[in-house]
Amino acid sequence: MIIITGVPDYFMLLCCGYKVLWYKHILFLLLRFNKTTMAITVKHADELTLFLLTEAVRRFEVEPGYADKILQRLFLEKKGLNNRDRGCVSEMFYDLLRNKRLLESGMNFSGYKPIERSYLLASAYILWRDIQVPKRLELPRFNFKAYLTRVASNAESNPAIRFSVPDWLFVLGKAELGDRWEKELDALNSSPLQALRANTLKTTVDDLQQKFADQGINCTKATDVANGLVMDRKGNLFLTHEFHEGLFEFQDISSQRVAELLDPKPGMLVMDACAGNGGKTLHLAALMENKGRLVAADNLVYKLSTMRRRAQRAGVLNVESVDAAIPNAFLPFHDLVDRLLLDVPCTGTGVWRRNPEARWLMKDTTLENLHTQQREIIASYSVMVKPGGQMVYSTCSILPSENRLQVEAFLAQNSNFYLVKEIQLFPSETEGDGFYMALIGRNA
Ligand SMILES: C[S@@+](CC[C@H](N)C(=O)[O-])C[C@H]1O[C@@H](n2cnc3c(N)ncnc32)[C@H](O)[C@@H]1O
Repeated sequence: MIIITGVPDYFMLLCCGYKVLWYKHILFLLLRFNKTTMAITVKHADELTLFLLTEAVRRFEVEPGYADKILQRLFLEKKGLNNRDRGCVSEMFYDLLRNKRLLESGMNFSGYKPIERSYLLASAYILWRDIQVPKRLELPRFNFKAYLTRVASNAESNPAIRFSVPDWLFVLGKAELGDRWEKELDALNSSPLQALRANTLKTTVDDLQQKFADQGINCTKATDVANGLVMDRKGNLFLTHEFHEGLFEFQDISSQRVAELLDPKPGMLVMDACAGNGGKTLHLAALMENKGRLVAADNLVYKLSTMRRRAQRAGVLNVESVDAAIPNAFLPFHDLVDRLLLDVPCTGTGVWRRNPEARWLMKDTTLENLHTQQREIIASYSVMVKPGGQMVYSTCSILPSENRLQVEAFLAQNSNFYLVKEIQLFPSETEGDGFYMALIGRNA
């Protein structure tokens, strides 16, 4: 049933002449540009933010990809946006992606062009969330009450629609987690907290909290980790002096527990074998107080460049990088590493709050490929742990097949290793992301 009965003039303007509209907005934005660093919880949207939301949705539909990259490119192209607009569009886009299937379930898009579909979806989202728009802004005229009834009834009859995930993924999670799956999906569909880690190479968590408080930015000390702060409200802290000086890193609270569990000491030889952009590498360096040798490896060297840039800002002096794709790159480290971190590639099911698009990017073959990668990584890198040394295997997944079952399989085949401690953090039970980490020791 087609429920849209009209397409407003503004929509035609979006399709045909949005550049004109855009230049008008640039002028408008230049006039009201301000330096506010804290963002908002969206209650109001205007022409510009609805236009940007529509465009972000369109780009995602045309070429599904990472939400942050889509927004980054969009914001780069549409110069002159202020933090409030960026924050507002980001929040709406992420929230829409979290509820995409549910929102679409009440609509019939047949006969509409991609840009029209995106506009309709963005408008339905605005109405569904009861976000206020200026009276002058015409949203599509459709029977919203009937739409909501359809959405509610679809949600009631199909939990995969209710939690906005593909059917196959709902079935997979149910098989792995049983009744817990729905509870976790519910938690994963909420908005994440903004957390950071005070960089103890340059400051203390108390000093950083005070510096923020002096600027009217309020945050609370995290309870489960030593140096975490949870912001009272989301904001663009990239613009702060403290960020430029490397006094903190954006890092989820659960993620901060990984390096703490590995517990590297100053002077040790420590390896972060799947370092990526270095989120946990920098934490390891801070725990090592810049003393000892820290080796960061990844098979994608561009990520290591980002890691090095971040390390410089954070005042990390003891990190060296290794291209994991080079054959025999790790031979010199066999049996020598005191502490090894294996933060392996995974489905990221624990971080769907932060990356809501992941559920739409996964394929039914993804999990199987990841299992193989995880098995190979743990088997090939564990040989570097020295006798008496320790390693942490971690994922940001909540699926046992990527976590406990991988560790059990490894231990069953390697009697010289033993499980010291295992932590599974579920999104429904923590203030941070869903994470798994196992501390594994090698016999002396
Ligand atoms: C979960 S991410 C790591 C995130 C990172 N530790 C952080 O905290 O930001 C997994 C990383 O493993 C890398 N990777 C995949 N296979 C690898 C391999 N065989 N050796 C080393 N790194 C690998 C991927 O490129 C990816 O950057």
